[in-house]
Amino acid sequence: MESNNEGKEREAAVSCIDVSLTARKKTILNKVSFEVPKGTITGLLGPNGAGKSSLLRIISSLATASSGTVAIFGEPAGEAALRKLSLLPDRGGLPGWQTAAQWLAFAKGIYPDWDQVQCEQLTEDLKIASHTRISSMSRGEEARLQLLTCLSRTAPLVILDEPFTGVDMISREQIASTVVGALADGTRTFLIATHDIREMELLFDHLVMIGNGEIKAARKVDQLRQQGKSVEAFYREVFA
Ligand SMILES: Nc1ncnc2c1ncn2[C@@H]1O[C@H](COP(=O)(O)OP(=O)(O)OP(=O)(O)O)[C@@H](O)[C@H]1O
Repeated sequence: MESNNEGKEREAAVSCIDVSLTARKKTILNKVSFEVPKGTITGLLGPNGAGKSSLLRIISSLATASSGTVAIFGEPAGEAALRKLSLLPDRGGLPGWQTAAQWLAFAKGIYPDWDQVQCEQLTEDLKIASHTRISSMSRGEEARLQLLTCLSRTAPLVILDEPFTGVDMISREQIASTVVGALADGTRTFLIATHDIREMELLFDHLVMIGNGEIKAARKVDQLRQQGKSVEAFYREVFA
């Protein structure tokens, strides 16, 4: 019994084994294997077209791999695992005809793990204009609302696909440090695909590098720092 519990403690939040994806005869992911350790903020980094969004869609069960397996907290990905993860997709359509407040009231109704206190706090932190219609928001404002929706849930795994698209530089830094930092107390796991390495550098504690649909490297950030390397320097080393 005790050893089972110990096993659960060590369980990865996400585990991918030999995940491949082929679409229209093109190999998008080629035998991708990696783990996202529980309680970490893991960065999924790689150039445009590397396969990050495709991989996150498979992990989130929005797409099916051609072969390979994905486990979420030790259970096969799929419908049952959906309640354990909160996803911010790369191209998400929020209902443009609603105001932010109307959308958030709707989201509260559909997500059983909605945390209204957190939602109200984040509405303030992310400076969401509750009475603005979504269709009249700027790209950055809509991105903040999407982030708010995702982070107002208490799911133990948060998957963010390019959360800062369209968000200005100062706001990116503020959001990265205050919001994600405050929520990442080690009880939740974050898997974040982003090109904003500088803003996220201090938050990441684990990295997975993907290029051309293949895993190029996986490292603990502590390990890099001990070698005197920044995340940015390591990224250049892998991809330049
Ligand atoms: N349904 C599809 N059919 C064919 N090719 C696809 C399909 N979906 C994605 N691709 C291709 O797969 C590759 C990986 O795309 P993906 O969006 O996963 O990359 P990414 O790493 O998220 O890129 P970016 O950083 O630009 O967002 C790209 O070359 C893309 O054109």
